[in-house]
Amino acid sequence: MTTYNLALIGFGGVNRALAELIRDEPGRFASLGFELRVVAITDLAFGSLVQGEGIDLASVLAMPRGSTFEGLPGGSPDPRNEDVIKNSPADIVVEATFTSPVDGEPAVSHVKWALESGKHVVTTNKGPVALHGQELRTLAAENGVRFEYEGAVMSGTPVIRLAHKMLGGLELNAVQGILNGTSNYVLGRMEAGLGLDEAISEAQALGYAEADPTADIGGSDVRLKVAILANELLGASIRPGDVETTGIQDITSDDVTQALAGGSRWKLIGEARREEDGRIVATVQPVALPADHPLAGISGATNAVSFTTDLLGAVTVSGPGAGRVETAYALISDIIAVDEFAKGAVRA
Ligand SMILES: NC(=O)C1=CN([C@@H]2O[C@H](COP(=O)(O)OP(=O)(O)OC[C@H]3O[C@@H](n4cnc5c(N)ncnc54)[C@H](O)[C@@H]3O)[C@@H](O)[C@H]2O)C=CC1
Ligand SMILES: N[C@@H](CC=O)C(=O)O
Repeated sequence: MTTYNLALIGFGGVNRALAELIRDEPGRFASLGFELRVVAITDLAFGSLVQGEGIDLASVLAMPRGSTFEGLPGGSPDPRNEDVIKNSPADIVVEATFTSPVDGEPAVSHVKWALESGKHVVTTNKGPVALHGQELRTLAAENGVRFEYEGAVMSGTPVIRLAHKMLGGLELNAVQGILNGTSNYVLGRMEAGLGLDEAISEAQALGYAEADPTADIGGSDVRLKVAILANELLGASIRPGDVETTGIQDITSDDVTQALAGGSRWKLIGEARREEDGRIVATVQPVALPADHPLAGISGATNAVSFTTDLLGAVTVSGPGAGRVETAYALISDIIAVDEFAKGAVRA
C-alpha cells in the first residue's frame, strides 16, 4: 500500500472537507492501493503546521475560529507557505486558497514552488490554470510530476479529464454551459421570491460562493472557466480578458419572474466556439432560455456543459458545480490521477 503525504495550502471549506473525508474514512482508498496522510497545513487564519509523522486531523478540525497552530509541535502562527511547500515532507501539495481572477497569485507561486521542488500539485484554484496553465503543465513535465486541476471547472463533476480521455477521437468545435453554481443557485432562489443579496448569503452559507461573491455574480468566475475549457479542449490560447463577460448583477427579481411567467428562465451561459475562420470566440452572458432548452432545467448549484463534436453532435455532462464535499472529491480524483502516473499507468 502506498502512502501519499499531503500538504494542504489553505484550510477553508474545500480542504477541510478533504481532511474530514480522510479523518472519517481512512480506508476509503485502500481498494485503489493508496492511503492519504496530511503532514502539513497552512492557512492565513491558522498559520502553519508541519508534522512529518502525520497531523491528528480530528484535533485540528476541532480548533475554534480565532485560534492558531502556534504552540503545537511544528506549529507557527504565520502561514509560512514557501517554506512549507518547499521543505515539508509532502509528496502532493493540495492548493485551495482564494482564486484571484486578476493574476492568479499567490496560488501561482504556490504551484511553482511545489513543482520546482518535485512535488505533485492538485488544485481547485482556477487562477493558476486559467492564467498560467500551459506554463505550469510544462514546469510539471520538466520536473517529472503532475499538475492536476479537475475541480477548476464544475467542482467534482468530471469534465476536463473526461473530455481528454473519452472525447479524444472527436473534433470539438464548441463548449457551452452553466458553469457557476452560485449564480445558478441565486437565479433559482430569485425565481422563488428572494432578493439578490439574500440569495447570495444563502449560497455563501452553503459553501458555493467565492470569498468575494462578486466573482460569481459578475461573471469573472465563469470567464476563468471558459478560458480553461477553450484552451484545454478547443486548442485555443486565450486569456480570461479575451472572454467578453457580462454577469447577472443587473438581472432584477422582476426580470426573473416575468421570464418565468413567459415560460423561460434566466441562466448565466459561458461559451467558447470555433468560428469558420478558425478563431475562437468566447463569451459569458445571461440568457433567458426557453423552457425546452436542454440547459433550462439545470437548477440550484448543479452545472452542465455541452460539447459540440463532429461525430456525436452534442455531448452534455451535468452534476454539482460547487460545494465543499463535491469539490473535495475533485481533489481525490486528481490524487487518483497522480497515483496512476506514479505507478506508471499513465505517461507524462
Ligand atoms: N467552494 C466551492 O464550491 C469551490 C471552490 N473552488 C475553489 O477552491 C478554492 C478553495 O475554495 P473554498 O475552500 O471554498 O474557499 P474558502 O474561502 O473557504 O477557503 C480558502 C482558504 O484559503 C486560505 N488562504 C487564502 N489565502 C491564503 C494564503 N496566501 N496562504 C494560506 N492560506 C490562504 C483562507 O484563509 C481560507 O481559509 C478557491 O480557489 C475556489 O475558487 C473551486 C470549485 C468549487
Ligand atoms: N464559486 C464557484 C465555485 C466553483 O467554482 C461557483 O459557485 O461555481
